[in-house]
Amino acid sequence: MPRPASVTIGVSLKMYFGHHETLNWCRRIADIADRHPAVTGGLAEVFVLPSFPTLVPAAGLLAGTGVRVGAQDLCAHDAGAYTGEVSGAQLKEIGCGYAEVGHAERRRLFHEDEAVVAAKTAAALRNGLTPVLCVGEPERTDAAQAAARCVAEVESALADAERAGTLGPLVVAYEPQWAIGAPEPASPEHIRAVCAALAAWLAGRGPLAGSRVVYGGSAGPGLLTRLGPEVGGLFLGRFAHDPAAFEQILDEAMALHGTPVAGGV
Ligand SMILES: O=C[C@H](O)COP(=O)(O)O
Repeated sequence: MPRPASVTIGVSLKMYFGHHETLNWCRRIADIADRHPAVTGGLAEVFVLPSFPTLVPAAGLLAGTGVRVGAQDLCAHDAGAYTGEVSGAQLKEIGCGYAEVGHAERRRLFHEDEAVVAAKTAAALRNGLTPVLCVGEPERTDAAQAAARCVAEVESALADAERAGTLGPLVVAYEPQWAIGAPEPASPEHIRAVCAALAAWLAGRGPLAGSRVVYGGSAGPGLLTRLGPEVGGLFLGRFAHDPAAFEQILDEAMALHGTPVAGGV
C-alpha cells in the first residue's frame, strides 16, 4: 500500500485543561503550525478538539495556521428543546470542521449506545462536519477479533447517514479501549492489522472516499514512524499536552515522507 500524501494528526483535549490554559496551549500550537514544514507543506492535516466554551476563541487563535478545530461531541438533533446540547449546525456556524462521535468515555460514562452514535454521526455529516468516529475493542484481544468488532462498529455508526443519503468522508479513530489513558499504546503490529482492516472496508465504499483511519490510545512521540501506510495518522490525548511533543510528532510526519526536519528526527 503506498503511503498517502499526508497524515492526519488530531488532538482531543478532553476536559484536562482550564479555559485560559486551553487558549495558551492553542497559542503555542498556532506558533508551531505557522512555521512547521509538515503543516505549511501539507504533509500533516491537523485538527484540535477543545471543549465547547473554547471553540470560538480557539478557532480565532488558530485561523490561518492550517489547524482546524472541532468539537468533542454534538447533539443528534439540529435545533429545538434540547437543554444543554450543542448542535452540529451551531458547530458549523462557528467554524468547526470536525465533530467527535463515539469516544469510549462517552459510551461508558454517558451511556451512548450504537443508536446514539449512529444518530450523532448522521448529524455531523448532514451539517458538513467530518465525524471523528471512535471505535475500539474493550479488552485486549487478537487483531482479527478487534478488527471484526471495529468494522461492525463503523458499519453500525454509518447506518443512519446511509439511510439519509448523507454519507461522506470521515476520520475513523481506532482506539482500543484498553489503551486509552494507559502508559503505552497498542503494539505497532496490532495497530497496523486493525487499521488495515478498517481501511480496506472503507475503500470499498464510494461515498466514503477520502476517509482516514488514525490510531489513538496513549499515542505520542515515537509511534508514527513505527506504523505503516495503513495508518493514516494519530489521534492524540495526553501526550500532546506538551507542545514540544506535538512538534516532535510533526517532525515524525516529515520523516515519514523522507524529509527530516533540521535538528529533528
Ligand atoms: O481522545 C484521545 C484518546 O482517547 C487518547 O487519549 P490518551 O492518548 O490520553 O490515552
